[in-house]
Amino acid sequence: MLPISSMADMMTKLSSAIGGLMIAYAMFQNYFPYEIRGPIKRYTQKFISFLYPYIQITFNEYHGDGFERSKAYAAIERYLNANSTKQAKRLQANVVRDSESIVLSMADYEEVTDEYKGIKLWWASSQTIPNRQSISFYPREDEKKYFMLTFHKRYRDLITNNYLKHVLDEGKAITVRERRRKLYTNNKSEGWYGYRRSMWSHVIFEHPASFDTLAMDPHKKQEIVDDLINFSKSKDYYAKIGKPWKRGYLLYGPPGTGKSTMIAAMANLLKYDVYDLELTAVKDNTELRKLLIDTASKSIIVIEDIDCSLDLTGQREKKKADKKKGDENGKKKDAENDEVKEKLKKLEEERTRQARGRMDMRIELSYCGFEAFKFLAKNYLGIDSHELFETVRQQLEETKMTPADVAENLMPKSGSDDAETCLRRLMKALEEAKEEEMKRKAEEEEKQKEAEKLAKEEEEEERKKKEMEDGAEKKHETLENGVKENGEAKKSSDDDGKNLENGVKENGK
Ligand SMILES: Nc1ncnc2c1ncn2[C@@H]1O[C@H](COP(=O)(O)OP(=O)(O)OP(=O)(O)O)[C@@H](O)[C@H]1O
Ligand SMILES: [Mg+2]
Repeated sequence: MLPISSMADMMTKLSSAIGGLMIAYAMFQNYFPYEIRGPIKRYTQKFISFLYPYIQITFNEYHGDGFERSKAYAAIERYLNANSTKQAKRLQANVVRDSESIVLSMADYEEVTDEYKGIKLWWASSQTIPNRQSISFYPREDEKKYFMLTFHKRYRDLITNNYLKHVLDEGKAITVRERRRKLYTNNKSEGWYGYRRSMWSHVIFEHPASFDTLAMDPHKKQEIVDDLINFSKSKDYYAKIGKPWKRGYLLYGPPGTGKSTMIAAMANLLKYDVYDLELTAVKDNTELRKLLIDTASKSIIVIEDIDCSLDLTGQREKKKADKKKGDENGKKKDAENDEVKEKLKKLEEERTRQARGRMDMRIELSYCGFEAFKFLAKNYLGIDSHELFETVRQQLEETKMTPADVAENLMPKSGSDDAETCLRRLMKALEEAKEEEMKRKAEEEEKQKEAEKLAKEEEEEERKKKEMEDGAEKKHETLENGVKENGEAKKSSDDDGKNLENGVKENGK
């Protein structure tokens, strides 16, 4: 096949020749009898298409008056960039907005070839420069870029039906694959307005976690992976049944058992962005709604520790309330605070209740069980079974150890470590963990006993104190009575005084 440039060359020559032919035909047809005009026309068409047996399709960067860049153009750009830039000699660097990375694409007027099922095709990039002399507001009006695809008309159906779809799909897939994903965290609402306003801040999300390295029961894992993939592909289905395209997963389990790791693995599997929603920074449901609306599609929204954030908000409000208390002493204010606190608590509870209620799948991540252990043994030591497995199984039943710790102990520490050495190390660690646990339990029991003893002693003391106080009160009462009696006695002596006074008066008289 000829390269496009020499082909184009040939075409120009040919078209002038064809032009000549057409004129000749137009002149001649008047002289031909009517019956043979049809066949002549047909043969001329055949002759022309024989000389130019190619079809050209143009893909404009912007279609019509649209301000939006054509998705097809973008996909083709990515496709050609991945498949054909090696051939192109002149490349152009573009910073793609959503990926924050540089993408090389073929420069204008470059051409590359592609092959599809043994068929050769030509792609050329070009642009039309308008000849009108006006100043345009939109720069793209001035340069209308486009890709042109040329292929033999014999493959018309295959190209239009299959190849183009293949290019667009592939291009989109590359876009998703190469997109650098982001980890967002919500800002406090004070930062939502004014200059540099944004509800979410982001960093580039780079987490190596994958389902391949996540230790858990392989069946459970497969179930989750299938569920995720099924969900990611069912956008149309959700639209059909009129449900919003979303799915809730509740991950729960003790610390360090892989909840965060699983979220990262999910994001990596689906190539989604992650929004880490800090509930404590959210004032009310309206704010929450605004935040959620401001998230992009194809993302994972993480609400961490829904129980904890409930507590935290409670604490935060308490702190605030305490502070306020200091500022303005007054029982009324305190009552108001309590009311606000109560309202906030209700709101928070409502939110967590909603979140919980909308979960489609509950996933428990827990301490390492035998299945997760087997997975790690296969991953780290390359073994499916071992005579020590049974002991490990029993130990794991008795001892709580996170998958991460099991992995740490199972990992060969030097080249000479064989499977048995590693398994024995794990068993020793499990043994130690069990002893530790028992010691901790014993200590706890001791503490508990100590506390109980202390409580009893305190109670006893309290009782004694009360008794003594009671005794003292009684004494006091009698004493008081005594005092009263004395008072009466005093009163009578006062009377005496009066009498005396009177007496004096009398005397004075
Ligand atoms: N099931 C697991 N498989 C592989 N690695 C794990 C697993 N669980 C935990 N880890 C490792 O342990 C570390 C802690 O795990 P992670 O942060 O995911 O725990 P978490 O459940 O989110 O804990 P927390 O409740 O404290 O947030 C990570 O570095 C992770 O690699
Ligand atoms: Mg975590």
